Amino acid sequence: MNDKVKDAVAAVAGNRATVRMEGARAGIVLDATGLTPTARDALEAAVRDAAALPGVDEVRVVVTAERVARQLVAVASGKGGVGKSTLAANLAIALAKAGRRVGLVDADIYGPSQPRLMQVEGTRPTANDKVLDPVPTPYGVPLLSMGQLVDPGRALAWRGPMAAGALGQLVEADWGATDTLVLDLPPGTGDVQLTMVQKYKAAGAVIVSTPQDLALIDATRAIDLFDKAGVPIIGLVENMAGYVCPHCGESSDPFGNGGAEAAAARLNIPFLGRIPLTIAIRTASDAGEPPAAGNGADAAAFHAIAARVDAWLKER
Ligand SMILES: Nc1ncnc2c1ncn2[C@@H]1O[C@H](COP(=O)(O)OP(=O)(O)OP(=O)(O)O)[C@@H](O)[C@H]1O
Repeated sequence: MNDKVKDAVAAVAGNRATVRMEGARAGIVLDATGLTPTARDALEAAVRDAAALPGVDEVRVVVTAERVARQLVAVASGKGGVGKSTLAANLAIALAKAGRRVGLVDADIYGPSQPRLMQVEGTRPTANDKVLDPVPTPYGVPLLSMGQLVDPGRALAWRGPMAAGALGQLVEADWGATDTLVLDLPPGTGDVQLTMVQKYKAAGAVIVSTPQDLALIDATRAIDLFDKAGVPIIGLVENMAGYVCPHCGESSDPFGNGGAEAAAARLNIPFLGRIPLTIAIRTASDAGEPPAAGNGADAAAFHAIAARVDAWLKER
């Protein structure tokens, strides 16, 4: 009897279940770590059914779950248009390829672009007891975006507490087994960013900047914001660094060269790497095919940055 019940339960729950028989009573401990509430309920029901073999009078199931230790990585920039969302999407995908269970939160209330970047434009998340279910994407990184909650153009009108409340729903959604949450913050260093950073205690922040001086001054302000909130800076990424000609492959530096790396050294923060300015990155992004998901020439730059972020997170 003992073995029959064990086999039947193992057939539906694998090594998540431990069975103990006491006479005709089956006591089952079920490890639901990382499952969504729906999956957990379904598994519990399946285990009950499986154990209820002839000769078993009673089935008791105790469901346990370890808390998933989740690290939140904020991606920020001092001003808009520097490629923060592009970096966040590709970083999330590259971290997932490196073996992490990654989710992506698009908190950019001014221009939520992740649904397009991650090829899930027009999707809406479902909710369970008011807790949102992240939307799967073709890249193995589930997503929740402000753009999925409000109509295009409306997001801009959200300010202060209203935005903070809505953003909270995204971070506190049912992220299940996700161990790494990449947070694409709104550009700049205003109230909304400060609230997010303080409330959700990111493990660290990645700052994105272009090589221009002005962008770097803005980036310095973003670094200050995290410093004041006690969030460590993982490092600085230089985006649009050098233009790579699609015809001859030659690289030129319309905005100068090495500015971000020098600034990182001056500010005493790690330099995580540079992403070139290429037409391929823009067209792939617009088409919802982030370069990091493929093996093209630009993928390597994103993977190198992700490897540094991954190493930094592991050391914490
Ligand atoms: N390295 C790059 N090479 C070419 N185009 C890029 C690169 N990085 C970003 N872009 C393009 O620049 C534009 C702005 O990028 P993105 O939306 O990622 O910036 P952002 O900083 O998130 O802007 P926002 O302030 O709107 O949130 C997009 O069209 C994107 O495809």
